[in-house]
Amino acid sequence: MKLDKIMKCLPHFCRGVVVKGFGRGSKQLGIPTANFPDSVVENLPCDLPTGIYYGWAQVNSGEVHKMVLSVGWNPYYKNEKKSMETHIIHSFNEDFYDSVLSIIMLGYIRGEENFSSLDDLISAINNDIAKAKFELDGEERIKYKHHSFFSDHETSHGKVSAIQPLKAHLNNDALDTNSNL
Ligand SMILES: Cc1cc2nc3c(=O)[nH]c(=O)nc-3n(C[C@H](O)[C@H](O)[C@H](O)COP(=O)(O)O)c2cc1C
Ligand SMILES: Nc1ncnc2c1ncn2[C@@H]1O[C@H](COP(=O)(O)OP(=O)(O)O)[C@@H](O)[C@H]1O
Ligand SMILES: [Mg+2]
Repeated sequence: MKLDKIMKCLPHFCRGVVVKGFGRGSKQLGIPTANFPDSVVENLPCDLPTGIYYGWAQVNSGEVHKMVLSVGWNPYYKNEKKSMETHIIHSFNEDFYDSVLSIIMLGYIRGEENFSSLDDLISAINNDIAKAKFELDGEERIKYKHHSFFSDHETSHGKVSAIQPLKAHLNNDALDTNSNL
């Protein structure tokens, strides 16, 4: 079953430099997404289904914010390359391309869909944001906001899942990693 498969892969910790995408997020949707490079996409657990996830995100060593993440081919735009794009639920004063984005994926919301209009896509994303905000207030999810992954960018302890460009790792210390779905 799909949800069982997802539960085995979460939480997933990853880190990478923010790269340019197609420039649609802000301009067409009004919802910017910080795109990860291919190296991070390729380091996703191979059987993690595409879809919309939620969790926590941090730019460089800044504050940790709630986030929603789209993983896949964006069927509405028919992308040819799989992407991983994070919308951080926070207003930033400026863009942060080339910064290091660290995320912890904690839960799954839905699969990627095609939509008959841009407005329908935007409404779906806004529902995802509302769902993420709610779920991340749960006691078990809040713990991850304070995870050492966000304060310890240089050293890895635990199972290393990706090393691009900094170390991304799974750290099971002190947290029940299977308690989220
Ligand atoms: C929470 C969230 C949900 C999304 N859901 C879908 C979806 O169901 N179908 C889809 O085609 N794209 C979806 N997208 C991806 C948008 O189409 C994408 O963010 C947009 O194309 C921006 O791409 P860009 O970063 O290359 O500019 C979603 C994005 C986010 C942040
Ligand atoms: N709340 C936010 N979440 C994600 N990215 C943001 C946010 N605020 C500003 N940005 C900036 O907007 C960029 C993403 O905008 P987007 O239109 O999706 O462009 P691109 O197609 O290049 O990814 C990010 O790389 C980041 O620099
Ligand atoms: Mg983007």
